[in-house]
Amino acid sequence: MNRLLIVSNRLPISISRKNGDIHLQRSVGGLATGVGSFYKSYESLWIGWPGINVQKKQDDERDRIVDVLQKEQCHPVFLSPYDIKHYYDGFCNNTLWPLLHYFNHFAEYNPKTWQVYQRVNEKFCDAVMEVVRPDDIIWVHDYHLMLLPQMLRERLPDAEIGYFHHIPFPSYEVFRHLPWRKEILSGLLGADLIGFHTYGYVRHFLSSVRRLLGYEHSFGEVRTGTRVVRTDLFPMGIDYQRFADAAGSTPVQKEIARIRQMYGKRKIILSFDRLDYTKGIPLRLEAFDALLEKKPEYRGAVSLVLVAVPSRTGVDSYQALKKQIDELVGRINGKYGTTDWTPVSYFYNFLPFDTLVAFYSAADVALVTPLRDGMNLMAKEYVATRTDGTGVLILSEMAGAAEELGEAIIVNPNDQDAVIEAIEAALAMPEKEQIERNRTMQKRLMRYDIEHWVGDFLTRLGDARAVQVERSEQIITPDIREELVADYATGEDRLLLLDYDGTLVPFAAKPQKAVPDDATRKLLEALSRAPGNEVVVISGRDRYTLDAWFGAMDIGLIAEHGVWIKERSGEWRMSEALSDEWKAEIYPLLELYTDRTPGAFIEEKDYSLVWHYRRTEPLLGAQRAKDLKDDLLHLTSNLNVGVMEGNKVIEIKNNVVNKGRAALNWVTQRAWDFILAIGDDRTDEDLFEVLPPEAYSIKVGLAPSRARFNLVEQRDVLPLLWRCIECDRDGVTTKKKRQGREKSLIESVAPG
Ligand SMILES: O=P(O)(O)OC[C@H]1O[C@H](O[C@H]2O[C@H](CO)[C@@H](O)[C@H](O)[C@H]2O)[C@H](O)[C@@H](O)[C@@H]1O
Ligand SMILES: O=c1ccn([C@@H]2O[C@H](COP(=O)(O)OP(=O)(O)O)[C@@H](O)[C@H]2O)c(=O)[nH]1
Repeated sequence: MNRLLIVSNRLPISISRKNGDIHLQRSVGGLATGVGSFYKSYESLWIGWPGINVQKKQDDERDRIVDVLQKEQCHPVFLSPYDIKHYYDGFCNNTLWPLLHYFNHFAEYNPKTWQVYQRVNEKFCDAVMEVVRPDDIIWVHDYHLMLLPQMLRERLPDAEIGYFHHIPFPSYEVFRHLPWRKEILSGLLGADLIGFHTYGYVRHFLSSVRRLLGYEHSFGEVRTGTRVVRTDLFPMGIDYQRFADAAGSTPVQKEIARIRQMYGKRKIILSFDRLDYTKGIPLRLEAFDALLEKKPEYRGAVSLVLVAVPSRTGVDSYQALKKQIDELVGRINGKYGTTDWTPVSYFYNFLPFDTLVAFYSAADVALVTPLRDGMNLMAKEYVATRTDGTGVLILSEMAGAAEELGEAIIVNPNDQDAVIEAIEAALAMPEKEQIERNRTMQKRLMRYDIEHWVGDFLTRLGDARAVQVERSEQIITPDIREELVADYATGEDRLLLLDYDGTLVPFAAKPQKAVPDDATRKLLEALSRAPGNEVVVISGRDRYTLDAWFGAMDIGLIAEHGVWIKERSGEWRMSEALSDEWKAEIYPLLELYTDRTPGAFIEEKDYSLVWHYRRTEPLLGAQRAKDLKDDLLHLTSNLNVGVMEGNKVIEIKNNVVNKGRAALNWVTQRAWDFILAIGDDRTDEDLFEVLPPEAYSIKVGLAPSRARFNLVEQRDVLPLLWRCIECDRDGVTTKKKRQGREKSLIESVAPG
């Protein structure tokens, strides 16, 4: 495998100063511990913040840190106190973190922190550029770096870039609060693959992309117009064996014995998290308080071991939470505590690995009730350490982990009665049942462990890149473009079949707004005047509109997707004898759908009806279009009409006509020595199908097509056609053309 570059805000190793020397320690948090447990088994380099402030002037110290970290396969990004204040404490943890965890009332929208967030993302981008080698796989992690994938894409267009989002992605209704929501989404779409912990987060992300950026998706694949980006769920696993093995090790066993001795026969309920308002610690304490209040028999019989790990202490809301927890613990202990029993044993500390495993192993019950949590690895770690199968996990349904750990007691953390009931059920659960539940979860966690998770993500990332490459193989390269232009210039009988909407002009919210601008008119005039050219605009528009726009030009026209044909200086004629009687039967159904779908409208043409939904709420429009199609299929089963899906339209028209059949009227006229057809949607596929194999057929956009080539965007169409015109006028090509003609003349008269 190629080298892996991992990029995250925090390195798995944090640096601090101790007695004037540099001290290394493992970082806290699921990302650092989870990803941190595997990266050294790969040829990899981890780029991130080492957790220490080193002044720019302190070059020596910086160099020392770089050296020390290099041995750990890490590369530092130094952040100043200003960056930490506005980027980390500010935009990351005072805007994105609360908003994405549905704490939108905590979220601050400050243009200054947003500015610093952008700048720090650029700093990370520069750091990657310093070390990146060709063929490196780049894996960006988490909400601190949501702009980075696109920044990297701009500098490394062909790189394999993945992004994993470790925290929830909320519903569009929440995400839309963010003033910079579009920038954030566009930043992520620079990746080839975007991973989330749960299907819910994937759905929410896709829905925001569709609503805010207007990009459609199918089967988790987003088409941005220029790229295809895959999304998928990858529930993060843990280093299962490490936890299971540690539980049986001598130092941990000693530690377990010490803890058990401290609590005697009392049952231990473990509450263990980073001190974060998303973890629901105060509600948990209140539930414990209520349990002791309502059921005095538990007093003296259970102890709540509350471990809160210091986190983001520079952010006000975290400081306020610390105070609240201190007070709550004091209140409960004051209320029920006795000389030989403290209801809540409170530790405000980071625990080293062995102590952490000992606490998991010693606890009879783990009470994990976050209000929102991307995954929650600690719930999984608790289950992994229970090697004898005993122990009960109470898990909040709001944690990503709940989707995989269904055998735990699942609770709504806001429902105090349910939490109390869960605690009672856990304390009373027979050992046999505990073992059954844990064994099932253990099997699952053992299978999809951290190694599997990484392997799975990287394999899918490779696939996503391959799709990207495959789709871009048909994109017109500069060489093909020049070949096309040269063939145009040497051609004497040239047929140009050009679709209108989405090809010659971009889409507008209202179809009547998409009128041809000056540039399009000038181009069509220039093309139509060039000797040897036959230009045909092929459109789904009605003939009156096309006449108004192009009637005065010396070009052919096809209207209503092939119903009407007008040759140069000719009159409109129908391509086939058609009936429009069916319209009366279908119109009421379209009206019904229009009334129920704000923003939708009906367009009536001579021999077709179109239901437009571009201006509707995207999900509603797509759903209604699907339902309408089903209804139409029933209604039209004995009418000679077909239902066709275009770009945000459902079109009902006579079955016999299409753009391809109409275009044959020109294609078969003579032996053209150059044919060019350009179109962007489903209806143009019929056109591409009737062309001879040597014709240049071009699809605008990256969707799969029968066309030979793709142009990435609509705005690439006009420059390509202008280039043809210019080269035709240009002496060099004209000379080539003359030489070509002379050569064929010589060949035709030469004997033999
Ligand atoms: O780096 P910090 O600001 O100290 O915060 C610690 C980490 O917290 C978050 O962890 C998340 O990732 C876990 C693994 O995927 C997941 O289980 C948990 O639910 C998340 O909250 C954060 O996403 C990390 O970036 C932080 O490093
Ligand atoms: O004192 C501590 C507390 C936590 N952790 C680790 O920090 C991670 C916390 O991850 P989780 O997904 O549960 O939540 P996060 O803190 O990332 O939101 C887990 O792997 C723990 O093993 C640790 O090593 N020592």
